[in-house]
Amino acid sequence: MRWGPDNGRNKKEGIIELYERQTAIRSVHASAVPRRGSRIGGDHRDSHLRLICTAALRFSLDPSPSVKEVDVILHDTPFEDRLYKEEKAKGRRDMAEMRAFTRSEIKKSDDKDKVLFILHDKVYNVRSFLNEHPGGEEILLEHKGMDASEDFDDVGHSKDAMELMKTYQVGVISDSERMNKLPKKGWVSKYSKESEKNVQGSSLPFYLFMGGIALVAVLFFYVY
Ligand code: HEM
Repeated sequence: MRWGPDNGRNKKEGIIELYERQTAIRSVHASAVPRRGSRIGGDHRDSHLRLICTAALRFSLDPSPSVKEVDVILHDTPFEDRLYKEEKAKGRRDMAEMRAFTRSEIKKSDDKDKVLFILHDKVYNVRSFLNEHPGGEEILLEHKGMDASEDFDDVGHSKDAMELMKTYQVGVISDSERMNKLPKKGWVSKYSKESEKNVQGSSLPFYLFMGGIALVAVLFFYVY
């Protein structure tokens, strides 16, 4: 069954369910990253959360959605906007708002359905990502309840990884406990440095070849 805005389902129930089934929801969303240029209003964080909502609703109706179907829903932005406004008007929690946690809350959290840690004043629940993490699940579990910023920086993560991280963010650290430390340099740029290196590496033979031609041309000019 394909879920869409016109099939007569009660969409509001789906939205409420979002908060109760965050883990499942986020796993659906993981492969359905918003696309550049899609018509989603609001700031990035805002729209990101709304996309998660829609994917969640789909998930609750059918336990095996295909990513393609979720994609269709993601692009149905006017409907999403309407839903979002309805929820807001009812005084429900703003879906774009991130919950504020204290550091000790994260440390003490013994909820088996959550694997929470802190990265640069943001709180992540990677429970549904454990099996998918390219660096392995162990390292994520080892950092449960901790501030993993330093280790995370030391490893270095690509741009894609950082885009993916947004999917698992469930909150922020409360104002008074924030470190306000920017991610280490290189954390963001590692990926681009690597691609720069690749580009430079691949163009070197070309420049040598062009230099050779120029040299031959100069010699030719002087000899004849
Ligand atoms: C939401 C949080 C996280 C996400 C989405 C994430 C995602 C990823 C991704 C996509 C990769 C593949 C390489 C890349 O594209 O950069 C990766 C590798 C890795 N990650 Fe994470 N990661 C997260 C948190 C962490 C944390 C907290 C640690 C702890 C230090 C960690 C340690 C590693 C390691 C060791 C690798 C393997 C690096 C390698 O083989 O070169 N990750 N992660």
